[in-house]
Amino acid sequence: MTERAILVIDAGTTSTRAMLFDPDGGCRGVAQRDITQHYPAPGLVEHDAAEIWDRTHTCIAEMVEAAGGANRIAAIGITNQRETIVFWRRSSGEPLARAIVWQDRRTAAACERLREAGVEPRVQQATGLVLDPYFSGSKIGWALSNWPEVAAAGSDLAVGTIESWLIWKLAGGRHVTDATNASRTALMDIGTGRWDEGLCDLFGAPQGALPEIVDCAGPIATTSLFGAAIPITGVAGDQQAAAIGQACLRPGDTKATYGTGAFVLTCTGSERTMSEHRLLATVGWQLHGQRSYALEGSVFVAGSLVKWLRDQLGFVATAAETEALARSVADNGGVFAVPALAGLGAPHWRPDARAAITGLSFATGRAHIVRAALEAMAHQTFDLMQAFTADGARWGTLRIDGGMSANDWIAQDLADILEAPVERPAFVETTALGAAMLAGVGCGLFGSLAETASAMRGETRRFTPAMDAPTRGARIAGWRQAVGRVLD
Ligand SMILES: Nc1ncnc2c1ncn2[C@@H]1O[C@H](COP(=O)(O)OP(=O)(O)O)[C@@H](O)[C@H]1O
Ligand SMILES: O=P(O)(O)OC[C@H](O)CO
Repeated sequence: MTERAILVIDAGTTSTRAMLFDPDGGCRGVAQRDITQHYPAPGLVEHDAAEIWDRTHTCIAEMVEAAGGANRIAAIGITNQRETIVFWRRSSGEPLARAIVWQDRRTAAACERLREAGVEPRVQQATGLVLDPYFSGSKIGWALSNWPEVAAAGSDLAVGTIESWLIWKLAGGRHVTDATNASRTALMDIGTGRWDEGLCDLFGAPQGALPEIVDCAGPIATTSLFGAAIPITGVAGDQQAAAIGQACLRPGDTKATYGTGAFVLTCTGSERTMSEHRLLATVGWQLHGQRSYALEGSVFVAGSLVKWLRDQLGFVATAAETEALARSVADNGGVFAVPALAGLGAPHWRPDARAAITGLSFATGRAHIVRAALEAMAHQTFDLMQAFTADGARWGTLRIDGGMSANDWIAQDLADILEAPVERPAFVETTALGAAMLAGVGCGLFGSLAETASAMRGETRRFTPAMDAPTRGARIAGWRQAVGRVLD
């Protein structure tokens, strides 16, 4: 019989999964279900929290069976889409409203009013974040002001991000969040690791409805829903988990995950930094009450652009087809895509910005537009690299992962435009691997994150820069002009 497995729950934006890992990092099985995206109006994105729980539960049950029963599972690790916020009743454990998703822009005006009132420096100082509808705090305030069921719940109201909701359901009413997820709410002081009363008041988020903030590894909760008790011993937001899965454990280590959005994190160590260039300071992980920090650049549209080309425009039948199309033309034919379909994130932070495809002519074909869309990944990452460098966080090798990183053309284009080596692990599900690593530390299978990284991480492939300087220069100049138009 094989060793006991680690079960990982990866509750992402578009799908939820359960995966089984062996202690050597081998992935033994995956169960996956899609999550319905609700778009009630332009700029609004909602999820059904009951659906997230039901589908996650189904995936877990499948993997418990595949493992040979709950007693064949040593521990559970949870990782999740961050910032998305759930409202439920403590008494019944039922959602009170739809979950407001991280991509939702409904609080743009409220954030703008707070900026005009001059409170952004206060928010940034305490939370490391900027004032943007992306983060949970303003979404909580909005729900309390606009959804009567939520406001009327009073002391029966529980609020939490997705991992908090799942732990509540798994562990029969345990209301906790880990420090990485809490650091994305704009309500936690990342220096102290505690909820900040002033910020809760500022955003209209009732502190009594919030979960207890705990470490990312350790005896976090226990579930007894699958036949025998299984401890939940690792929890982190998906981007922090990916950084751990990529072994970004020392200051300067950097990863970029290309999924629905693109998220770059550089480990900055135990000293919290403040960005001077509109990047985010965030908690990388918290162990034994000690926090390690990261600098983050969040890009809202990455793989979702390819999905849009596929589903809305019908340009490709599959996401993978974009690679052959990009290779089928010598260059972008003067076309640039600025994928501000959900506003622009770091380093611009313009929720009002709208997307553009520039440089179209009668010579433009479908392949040029697809190529321009893929090139936008390197362009957006280049903007981030400049902001990180200006903040003193120089990237060495960029470690990439996420569904979109499977595209070799994108990986090479990143190396070319960044003029830096890009490394991709053979196993690109680093988010899940990072949660497995945390759970492995939390259940005592490993003594430290460094130890689990050497035990669980596999092979990598390297892409080195090969583009000539004039071509690269023209690409960067073309992008600057296109993004400038969108910002104007
Ligand atoms: N070969 C590919 N080339 C380009 N884009 C891809 C490719 N494979 C997947 N994608 C894009 O990557 C995204 C899926 O990545 P994934 O990491 O699963 O996303 P998430 O975790 O955010 O749901 C989709 O938006 C898809 O369009
Ligand atoms: O679901 P993903 O992988 O696109 O990640 C979403 C991020 O956590 C949002 O901050």
